[in-house]
Amino acid sequence: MQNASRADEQRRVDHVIDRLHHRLDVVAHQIDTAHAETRDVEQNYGDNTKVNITEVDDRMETNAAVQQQKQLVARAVENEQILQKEQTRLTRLARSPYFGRIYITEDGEDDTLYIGTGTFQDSDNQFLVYDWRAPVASIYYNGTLGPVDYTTPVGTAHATLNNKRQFQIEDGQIRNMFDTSETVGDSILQEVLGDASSEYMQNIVATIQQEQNTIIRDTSSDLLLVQGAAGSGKTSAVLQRIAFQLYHSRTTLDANQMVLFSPNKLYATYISQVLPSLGEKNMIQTTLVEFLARRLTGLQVETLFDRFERDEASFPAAAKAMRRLKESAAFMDAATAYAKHGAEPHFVDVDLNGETFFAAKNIRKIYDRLPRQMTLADKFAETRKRLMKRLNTRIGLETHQDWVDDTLASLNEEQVQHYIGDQRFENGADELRAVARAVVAERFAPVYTALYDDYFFDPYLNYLDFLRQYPQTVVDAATWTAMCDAVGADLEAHRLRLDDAAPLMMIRDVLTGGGQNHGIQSVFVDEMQDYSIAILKYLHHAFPRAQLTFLGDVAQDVFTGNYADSQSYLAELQHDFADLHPRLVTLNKSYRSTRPITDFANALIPAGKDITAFSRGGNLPLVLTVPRRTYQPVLSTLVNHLLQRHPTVAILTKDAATASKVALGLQTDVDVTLLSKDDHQLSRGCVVLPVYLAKGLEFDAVIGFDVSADTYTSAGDRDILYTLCTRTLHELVLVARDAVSPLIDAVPASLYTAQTGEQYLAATAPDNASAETQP
Ligand SMILES: Nc1ncnc2c1ncn2[C@@H]1O[C@H](COP(=O)(O)OP(=O)(O)OP(=O)(O)O)[C@@H](O)[C@H]1O
Repeated sequence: MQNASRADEQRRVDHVIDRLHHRLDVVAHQIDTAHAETRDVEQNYGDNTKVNITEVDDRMETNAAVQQQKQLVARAVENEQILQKEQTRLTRLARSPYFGRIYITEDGEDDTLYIGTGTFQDSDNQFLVYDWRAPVASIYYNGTLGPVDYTTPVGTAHATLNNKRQFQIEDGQIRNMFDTSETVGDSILQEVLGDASSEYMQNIVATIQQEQNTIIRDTSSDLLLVQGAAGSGKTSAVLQRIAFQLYHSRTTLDANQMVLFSPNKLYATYISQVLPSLGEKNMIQTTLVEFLARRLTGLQVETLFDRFERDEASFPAAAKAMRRLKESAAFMDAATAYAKHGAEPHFVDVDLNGETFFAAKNIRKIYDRLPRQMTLADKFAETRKRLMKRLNTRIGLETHQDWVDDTLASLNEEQVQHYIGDQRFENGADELRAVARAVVAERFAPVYTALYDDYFFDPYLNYLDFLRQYPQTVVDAATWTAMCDAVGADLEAHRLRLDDAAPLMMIRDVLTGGGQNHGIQSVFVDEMQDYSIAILKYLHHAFPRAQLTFLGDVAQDVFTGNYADSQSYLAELQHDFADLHPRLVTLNKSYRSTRPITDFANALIPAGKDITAFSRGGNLPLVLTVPRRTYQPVLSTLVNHLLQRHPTVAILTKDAATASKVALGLQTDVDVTLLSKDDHQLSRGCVVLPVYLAKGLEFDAVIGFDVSADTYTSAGDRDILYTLCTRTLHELVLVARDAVSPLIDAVPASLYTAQTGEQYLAATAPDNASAETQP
């Protein structure tokens, strides 16, 4: 089979598809049967819940029956869901059963293996397709022809790779096939990368590159750091890494034990189809804003976006110095040490209906009387336990009050059922007592919640104590005190600056022994450069058992370039997480944009000389200079022209205010969509958004507006501009008003075409033939 012709290969494809359809028929039948069963059980469940519930004995029987029926329904539904999942998987394979083939010799025997997005075995257990994550499949991604090793659960295996073949199979037909000695040949990659963008990211399993494969198949690192140039496939590799982990730890790991931190909601939707396209459930996705909002309920925590816009307006040197300090590992360590060794928790009154239920001074007495040798967390937990006990006693006493008798007398059967739930009782008196307790407990529920959620303690006051006593040397004492006062005032108004979040949560967690989730097995942080070391340290504390994968690009530090040194970020990260022995993988080949665009973008940043472009041709970027006030006709013409060639054109601005101004003024043939931080979904056509919301995303064509001398001025702006230029697949146009940014002036003129707006309009006028060659 190693020299099989295209016709032979097509025959094999047909055979595999035939077998897949056969299996699909069987599964369809099983689904029908399972569905009928589910309906029966549900029908039965419905009948059972209608049983008379007025007598206590009947009610007990009903409860037991309902529980049993509920379990039966759950089992039937689960069974049906498993079958439906298999049906989806087989249907996917039937369209394109595989993309690769390796012909190997192992232990003296020749074998030809086909590799696809999922395993498929014939009825006699012969593997017709191997899953791309199977140990032997790594040969396809890693090996050049000749001797190869691959890792199996029982050690390293050795084989000889004699031949490697790639396929593009669409709707059961081989469109393209060729042999390659490279890791994964360029021709198919060329074709895949030349396609138009989509609202959803695609999986890359057919064309994973060797260095990406390292990231995907790394299972041993406690902390994997991926530094990759824009468009180098970091996000892609990490999503396939998640699929890989799920496949290899099927019995011990579930997708809901994995968390991915995404830069924004648009991105979360954009990547949402990758894992389902590989037959896997999506992991939990969150953003930093959502994570902080859940952990700091009642506080409005500043977002990176808001902070960026505020910094753009004013960001004095002292504020920069204090932010750098608060975001450092040293500050987090100091916060931890303060909570562990010096702090006394600030207790506060617990109120019920405007009256004090537990007074702060009494809570403190309980706490202070506990043995000194107890840990802080244990003391806190014991205090809560004792308060809970007192609450229970108070509930018991309260049941004898008249208002409770009155309430009981007014309850109907349904309400009684609501209070007792699934409980069973020996006699009516017991049941009455239980209902009375439940009625009082409901009235006292706010106290229970306050104890449960630690609201008898005010971590903000502890944080302010910590801030005020911190022996800082970065600003003068008056400035530091003013900052502390401002933090206090903000907390009073239920607001918190982003750089205060991590140390505050750390102090709270250490004092209360809470905040840790031991169930999460893997945490992935995309766009790591947007996260301070302090926040990353906090994530490690919050998910203590999780394997960590941080990925990003220090050259795209849109949010931090104006106060922190991105060049030292990686070294600091490695130093501050040294106990996890981080493994750093660097990706320097960029796949997203055409070569001329990648070359232009690389010339903007110092590290650009190390980045290579995947060789895909295209137009040079166009830099247009237009008059300050009359830019709109040029911008509208540009959009219309680009849309004739591409499904999606994005106008990327530096801030949100410019984005909305531009969107309002555009005269285009299609609808223009202005995207903001609360949007979830990308749309086709023309979209306008600030560049910081475009992180991780890509578009067919990008217009950067406006890249003027007074907008992109400082060295910190360089990384924003780099991020902007690298969001496009096929075409890039930068529009400057009056004068071009010095950052672009510094790029060799041979790397772009420069025109004035007038020249552009003249060249693209309908009667001008040169319009064909311009965007
Ligand atoms: N091996 C590959 N095969 C096919 N396409 C690839 C491959 N690697 C990357 N790509 C494509 O390159 C583009 C960029 O990939 P991805 O978004 O994963 O990169 P990134 O490093 O996360 O980018 P950025 O940091 O700029 O957001 C995507 O369109 C992706 O599909």
